[in-house]
Amino acid sequence: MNLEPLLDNNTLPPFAKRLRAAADRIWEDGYNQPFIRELGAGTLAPEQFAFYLTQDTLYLRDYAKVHAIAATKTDDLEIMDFMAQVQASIVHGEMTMQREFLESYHLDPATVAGAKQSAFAYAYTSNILSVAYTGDLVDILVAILPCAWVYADYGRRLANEFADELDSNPYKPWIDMYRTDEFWASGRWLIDHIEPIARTLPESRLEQLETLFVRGVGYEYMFWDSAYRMQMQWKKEWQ
Ligand SMILES: Cc1ncc(C[n+]2csc(CCO)c2C)c(N)n1
Repeated sequence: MNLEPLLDNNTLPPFAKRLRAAADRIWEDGYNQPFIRELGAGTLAPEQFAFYLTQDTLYLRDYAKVHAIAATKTDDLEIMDFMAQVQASIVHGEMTMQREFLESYHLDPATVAGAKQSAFAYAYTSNILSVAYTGDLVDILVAILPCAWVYADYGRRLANEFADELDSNPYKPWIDMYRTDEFWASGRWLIDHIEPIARTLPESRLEQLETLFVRGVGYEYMFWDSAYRMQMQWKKEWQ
């Protein structure tokens, strides 16, 4: 995979800038929400983090499937290679980090794999799977961009903001994983491959893609928000 030099938000290409600007309110609220603040400070309760990780293990399985479907929507070997590599990195990287955390909470992998998805997590993965099955390659690239970009952005910001306390933070492995250049580069790769396609599309399609992106950033927000409240159903009293 050819990874472009890393660029900051000021040097984003035009369509990515538009996407980022459209999601700005949710994006910044997302960074300032209690789950993320307490994760950075190391004060988040283990039960809340375990709830999140259980949901995230299920999420990653669907997320890997979306990449498998994406590979069927192109004849470009570079794109097929990227999709295969992300699948491998999910299974060998992120899921391993999660399993280690879950084992430290004495949760066994089979129980986690058989857990129910929360309403919020299910809505998110249903959306990306339906985009994968019914959309074009560019729809999939935009639908998965919030996952890569939001995590890389928050990971880096948390690592900087809480640098002094990081060594004693029990969630350091999580922050260390998402702060890396590799994660940032995978978001950047998506951005760079969305841009030339976006240039060929009419405004009506760009609006659809913008909606898809903002929706994804909102789902990322609610994934953490619902984990903070350990909420399985849309309304807590329905649990
Ligand atoms: C709900 C949720 N959203 C995003 C990620 C982060 N993530 C998942 S796969 C991947 C690789 C990107 O190509 C990244 C960054 C997560 N773990 N959970």
